[in-house]
Amino acid sequence: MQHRGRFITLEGGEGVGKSTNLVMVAEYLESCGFEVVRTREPGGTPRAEAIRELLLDPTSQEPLDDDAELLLVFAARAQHLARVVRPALERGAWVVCDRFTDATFAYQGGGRGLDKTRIGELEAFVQQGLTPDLTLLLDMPMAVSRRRLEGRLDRDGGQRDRFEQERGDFFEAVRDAYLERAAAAPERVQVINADQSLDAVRRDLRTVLERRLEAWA
Ligand SMILES: Nc1ncnc2c1ncn2[C@@H]1O[C@H](COP(=O)(O)OP(=O)(O)OP(=O)(O)O)[C@@H](O)[C@H]1O
Ligand SMILES: Cc1cn([C@H]2C[C@H](O)[C@@H](COP(=O)(O)O)O2)c(=O)[nH]c1=O
Repeated sequence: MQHRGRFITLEGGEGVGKSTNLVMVAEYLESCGFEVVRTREPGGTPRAEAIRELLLDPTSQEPLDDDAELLLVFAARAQHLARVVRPALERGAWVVCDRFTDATFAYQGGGRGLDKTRIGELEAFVQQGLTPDLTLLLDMPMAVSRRRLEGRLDRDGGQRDRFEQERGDFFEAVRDAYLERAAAAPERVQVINADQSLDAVRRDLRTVLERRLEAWA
């Protein structure tokens, strides 16, 4: 079904500033008069958040099989799309989502090395043609984003989740896969240099949003 709202996703590796900037993106769109639904993946509904717990839990002694991980990601996505994203878009709201299927291509495809054709098949099955209208990809060298993440973990006293415990080469592969996605869909995926001050990142995001709103008007 054709929807009336717009679907915007924020993407990037760990600690690049997605959550920080999602607030600004949502507030800017609200200031333009749109109803905005802020959400995230994996998660966004109680059951999808329960799947997120399974995916991120670093304490289980039982290793999670890579295919099981992929299917859990898409199970959470199916629930999130059915309960939150599609209803919002159909009533004309704008959905701003912290991560979506580009993350699956980056983490399960790039990081884990799973077959991207198979990921594309699951994408087609679960999404039935629904894709983001705009993706803001925050990109920066992995070493810098890791330092930011460590700063946040030190301040929050948080424990690294199952993905955050991965090694450097996993995150290099994630970044490469994200950039590959951007190169394949340059109109949808706008790459933002995240390795600059928060003010500069916000300025760049705002420029992209203003241009896109003009084009969609
Ligand atoms: N441009 C910036 N310059 C300096 N620090 C920043 C910048 N953007 C975000 N930060 C800080 O970096 C840390 C990580 O940011 P944030 O939590 O928004 O990243 P994230 O991409 O959502 O991380 P995750 O992938 O873990 O969800 C936070 O402490 C945040 O305050
Ligand atoms: C959507 C999605 C997410 N992931 C991973 C990426 C992150 O490490 C975690 C989510 O935590 P964050 O707070 O957003 O950083 O999940 C993934 O591997 N595949 C996906 O499709």
